[in-house]
Amino acid sequence: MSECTHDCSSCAQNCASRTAPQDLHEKLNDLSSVKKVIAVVSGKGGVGKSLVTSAMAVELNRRGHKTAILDADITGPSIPKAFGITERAKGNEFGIIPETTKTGIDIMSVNLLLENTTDPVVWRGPVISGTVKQFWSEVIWKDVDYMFVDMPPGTGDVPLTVFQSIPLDGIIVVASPQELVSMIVSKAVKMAELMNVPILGLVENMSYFKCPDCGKEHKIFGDSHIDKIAAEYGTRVLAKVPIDPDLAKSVDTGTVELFVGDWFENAANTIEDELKV
Ligand SMILES: Nc1ncnc2c1ncn2[C@@H]1O[C@H](COP(=O)(O)OP(=O)(O)OP(=O)(O)O)[C@@H](O)[C@H]1O
Repeated sequence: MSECTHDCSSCAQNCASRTAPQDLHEKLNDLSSVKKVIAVVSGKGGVGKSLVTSAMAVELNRRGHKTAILDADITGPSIPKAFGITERAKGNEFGIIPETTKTGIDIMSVNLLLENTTDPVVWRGPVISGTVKQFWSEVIWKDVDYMFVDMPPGTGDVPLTVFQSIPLDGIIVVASPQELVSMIVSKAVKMAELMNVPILGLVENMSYFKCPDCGKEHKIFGDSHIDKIAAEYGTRVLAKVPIDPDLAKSVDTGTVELFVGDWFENAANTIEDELKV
């Protein structure tokens, strides 16, 4: 038998090395320090995953924690836009330097590397997951308390590779009321179990619309089932976020750090309690 290279993909031997559980996590840059990593996932695109990721980083930053966002949504990167960042990331001999927002949140996204941010990223799965791995291992993440990872939507191959390569401490699932929430939560829970990462809870986005004139709440996308589903899967509801034109405007105009609202307070409390830094 030839000498073991520990690369099971090119070897047919059924030895102890193959059957032992393998740690596929990428190594962090030597100059980085990240205490807790939270992935934000959704069943499909457009349900507000980036908005929730941004708002959570802002909320915990407001509480005095150093926060960061790794934008792993390579084909739909919306984090730099939410924070109004247009500069390109720079690097030195030790690694890539993330861009820092006005209030001090560190960010890395493929949009900070593209020549033209409106260019589509038409990359195949392995290139996408390779980029995310580099965002973890080659970026210098300095003294981060909480890092939020804006995951690629869905539970397919790319999010799975991201799950495997970054050591996650918890997962937040974002869904909207009109989705097949039960199925999405079920898939996310199974994926989390497979990876041995706890689900911190569910966020229902676009939950209702509060009429600015009469104050009445309207369920635009129908009744919510999120409480029942959370109970069914033994998890909790972290937030019910309304459809809010001001919130949308803050994300779409690069001023998410200025958003006003208490919708993310409970979620931030839970993170502070569950993942102490
Ligand atoms: N609660 C909300 N109220 C109003 N607008 C919202 C809300 N949540 C999200 N939006 C708007 O919906 C759009 C999609 O949101 P966002 O980019 O956060 O979704 P996403 O799930 O990250 O999508 P993708 O996976 O395609 O990046 C944005 O223009 C955002 O401003």
